[in-house]
Amino acid sequence: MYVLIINPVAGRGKGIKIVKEYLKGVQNPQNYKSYYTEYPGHATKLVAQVVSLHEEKIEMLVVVGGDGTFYEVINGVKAYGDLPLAFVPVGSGNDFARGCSMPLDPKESLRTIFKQKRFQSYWAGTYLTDGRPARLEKLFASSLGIGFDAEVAERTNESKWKAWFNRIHLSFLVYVIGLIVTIFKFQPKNIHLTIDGKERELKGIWMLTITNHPYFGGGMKIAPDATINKQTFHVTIVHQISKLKLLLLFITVFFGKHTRLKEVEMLKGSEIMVRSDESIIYHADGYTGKCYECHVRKEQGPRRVVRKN
Ligand SMILES: Nc1ncnc2c1ncn2[C@@H]1O[C@H](COP(=O)(O)OP(=O)(O)OP(=O)(O)O)[C@@H](O)[C@H]1O
Repeated sequence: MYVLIINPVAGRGKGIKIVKEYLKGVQNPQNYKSYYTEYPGHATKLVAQVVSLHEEKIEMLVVVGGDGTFYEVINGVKAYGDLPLAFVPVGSGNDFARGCSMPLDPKESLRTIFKQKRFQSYWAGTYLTDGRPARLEKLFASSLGIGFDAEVAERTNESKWKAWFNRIHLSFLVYVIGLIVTIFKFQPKNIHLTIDGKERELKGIWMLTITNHPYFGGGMKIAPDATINKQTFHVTIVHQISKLKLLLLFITVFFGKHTRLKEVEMLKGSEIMVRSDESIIYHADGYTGKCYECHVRKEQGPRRVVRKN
């Protein structure tokens, strides 16, 4: 049985239409079960319920949504190790699909998923904040960041204008406004960073982003050399940068050329601890929170994720 978890609001609802159309043409429609998320955060609970009911019958779990929906789903199936996953990108960012070299066109993606059924190993990231017990560990599929990008994400998520801009199909403007406001308000952070046992004090940090693959923020190539692998994260640090140059960075990052700027440092590592004396905003695949300390590692075992060919 194929289980589809569909976010009906991602990509202004185009997922439902495309999936329904696709399912009209399949040979055994009874093998496909669709479930719809009903509110933010629902996918995590929904998927845990569906999987605990039907685990042994599920051949593949297909997520139809954006990066946010995929984040919720992997956190719902955390305990169910080897369940094959697929992602149909109908969101606004879709970095996970880019990172896995999957088609960005949802129709082509559905064909690839169900016709080829080829899988690759994927190691998600795990994170624990403020010394919480290990059972509260969460996963991220694409990236975890602290600093400027996290504050933009928080401002965008909490904007009272968000629903209104969504209604008039201009949701990207909420992000642009969030970005501009954050440029003026952001206070660079001082951070204690430990990567694989090596400690550093970093001052004037604008961004520190830990990634599983090159993409972030809807197609920005933040870690151009990153590859999907078992143990190494790529870490991008932006520090001591002027506001004007930060804007330049946000242009060059789409081509992966920001790494030439002297304010950008690229590191690699498998066990990362970020600590600060002040409460800092972080985001995991766009979901924001606050912490003083964040411990990041790769998930132990690989997950099977559909690949292109
Ligand atoms: N029925 C629903 N009503 C309102 N919000 C929902 C519903 N189902 C899911 N959501 C929320 O919709 C939000 C957006 O989903 P998602 O991130 O997948 O799409 P996106 O924002 O369009 O894409 P991306 O994250 O790739 O930019 C998520 O926070 C999710 O929790």
